[in-house]
Amino acid sequence: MSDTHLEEVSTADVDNDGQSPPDADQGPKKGIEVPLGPPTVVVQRLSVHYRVASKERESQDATRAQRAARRIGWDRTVTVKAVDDVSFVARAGEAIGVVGHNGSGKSTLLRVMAGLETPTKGRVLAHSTPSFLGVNAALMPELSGMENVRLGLLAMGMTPKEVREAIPDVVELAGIGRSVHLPMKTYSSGMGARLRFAISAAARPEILLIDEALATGDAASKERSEARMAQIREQAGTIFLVSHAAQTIEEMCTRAIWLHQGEMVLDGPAYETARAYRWWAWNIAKGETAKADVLLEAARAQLRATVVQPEDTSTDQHLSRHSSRN
Ligand SMILES: Nc1ncnc2c1ncn2[C@@H]1O[C@H](COP(=O)(O)OP(=O)(O)OP(=O)(O)O)[C@@H](O)[C@H]1O
Repeated sequence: MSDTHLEEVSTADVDNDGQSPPDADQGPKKGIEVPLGPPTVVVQRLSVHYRVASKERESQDATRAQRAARRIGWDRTVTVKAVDDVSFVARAGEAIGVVGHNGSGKSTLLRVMAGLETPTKGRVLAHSTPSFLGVNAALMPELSGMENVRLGLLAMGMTPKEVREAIPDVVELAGIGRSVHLPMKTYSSGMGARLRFAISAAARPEILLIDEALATGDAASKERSEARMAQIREQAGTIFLVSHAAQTIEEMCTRAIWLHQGEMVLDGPAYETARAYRWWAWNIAKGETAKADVLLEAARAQLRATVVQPEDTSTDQHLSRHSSRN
């Protein structure tokens, strides 16, 4: 990315996914800096492609065979490249944000890293099993928040004694007050998300994957979540955080990866990457597609200039194959 672009980015500020106009410049921010430890996750040339039936009408140049197949009821299939040839190395002490427009592959990347999905190509090596906190984490809507906390902690392998000791901390981190005694089905999505984050963070996993849980919440709960994330990183953990809110990534992460239609277009310091993404998203929202294309290409060029292929690192002997397809 050129210097000119960086200057432009630092003077423009947009809310979340580029849906609001830029605010005034708030001056340069530094982002979070931490000493880095050894690799905890290595993602090598990872692709997840889905074959899906499409009801879309054939184009003019559909072959006769395609038209005939359609007449006898066979649907046309298309390939969706949810994640396409993505590689990176994550280290202890990093909090890595994953940004990108709807459908850019963020959740799919996390699901594969969690071992919930098998990649079409490539592999994920991890030092220990990542703990996945998704928006749809299986909590029981009929049970109260507190009952879900107990079940969730037990399900993560804690003993009943550990659960009892952890509960006050989880409840405080969730920051939902007395609502913790109400059924979860009565919670707002933000309350549910914060409870899930609190449960998952209580296990103090070495690798924590968080999907869209922290974008909501008031200033106090955001601060508590940030403090907990810092704690996990200090204990030599690695966090991945998917969020549409680029600002959340800037505030909570050390590094960010920008995915676009399954492709990794930028990987760098959280502040710069999230800013670059926000600037692109703002142009998309304004219909400035030519400008957005230039920004996307600039990001790709910067990635090409800085990328270190995971194959180049000789540091993964201590990692086990977590998810793979060669
Ligand atoms: N099981 C599936 N079968 C077919 N296509 C899928 C499946 N899961 C995801 N996709 C497609 O893969 C692409 C990436 O989806 P994914 O949910 O990873 O994106 P995302 O960046 O997390 O999106 P969002 O920000 O909207 O949550 C999308 O085009 C989506 O439609």
